[in-house]
Amino acid sequence: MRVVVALCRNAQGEYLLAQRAANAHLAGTWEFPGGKVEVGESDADALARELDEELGVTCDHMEALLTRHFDYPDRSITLQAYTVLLSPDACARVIGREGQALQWLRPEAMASLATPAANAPLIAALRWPPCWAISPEASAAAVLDWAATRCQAATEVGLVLRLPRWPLAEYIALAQSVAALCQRAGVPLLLHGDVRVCEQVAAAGFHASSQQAATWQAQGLKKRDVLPATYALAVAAHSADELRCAEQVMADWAWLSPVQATQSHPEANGLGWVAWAALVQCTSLPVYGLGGLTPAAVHQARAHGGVGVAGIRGF
Ligand SMILES: Nc1nc2c([nH]c(=O)n2[C@@H]2O[C@H](COP(=O)(O)OP(=O)(O)OP(=O)(O)O)[C@@H](O)[C@H]2O)c(=O)[nH]1
Repeated sequence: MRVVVALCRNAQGEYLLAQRAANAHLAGTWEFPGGKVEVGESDADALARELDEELGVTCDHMEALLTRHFDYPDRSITLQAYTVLLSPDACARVIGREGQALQWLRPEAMASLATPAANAPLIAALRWPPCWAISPEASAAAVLDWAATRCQAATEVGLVLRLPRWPLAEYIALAQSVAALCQRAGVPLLLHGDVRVCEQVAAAGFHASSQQAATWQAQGLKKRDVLPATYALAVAAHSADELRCAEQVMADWAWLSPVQATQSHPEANGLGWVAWAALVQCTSLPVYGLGGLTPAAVHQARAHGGVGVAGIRGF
């Protein structure tokens, strides 16, 4: 079943959510407006029809965001999300024409609502940048320069401070400086390495290795047991088992690699986008592609069920 949904944005950066009817599939959850594409309909026709039926608005401009296949116990859907910018006039005219409750919400506030499981990657794509730049292994001055350059760039990017060979105290000192730069620029920063760094540095989240996640899973630990409450958890995965592990520790998303062979791991063959997309289907988590990619691959990742891409070189 093909389903199109509109991520309707207002001038305040909030998105429109509607509550599903009490007798519907996923009753009571807060969904994006939209519905099934009928036979013979294009996505644009279906979305225009649904927006008119459900909200009483027309949509002038829609942009494909991402496609994700998702298996519910009783049905499989291919969810195609479009971003739709609504004018202040259109926002004022929006009404729940089917009696559904509506609310405008920023993406970061959506975590506290019951939402359809298939929507997690969509919400992640609204909340987090499409590209994550992972730090090169370099001197402190060079890493600071790397961070400052990316904080000044106009592109939407998040930073991952990955310096596996650095002693803890030195990593913390540098991370504090990078976090200050990121905070001023509104750029999210993920820490890496020893999870104790999260107690000392104000960052957006933590990037865990697949081994760290496996250790937590074996100990029955979840994200809430290992990270401060405000931290996001991103877990590296290379297989369906590791994706399951990321889900069990309650990661916010997974990095799935390698999409292509890379300079840093020349021994590992790339999965290629088709095999990568098949693995993405094994999980309900949002997934970023990693390995031999550049920021230009965001569209490919999003066409294959991903949220975006990450990498060292080229980001
Ligand atoms: N509209 C909508 N449907 C979603 C979202 N996320 C999600 O998993 N779905 C699922 O996609 C499927 C199609 O949605 P729908 O029931 O709204 O479609 P529709 O309006 O054409 O249905 P109807 O005419 O049978 O009421 C449902 O199984 C629904 O649970 C979402 O954000 N918005």
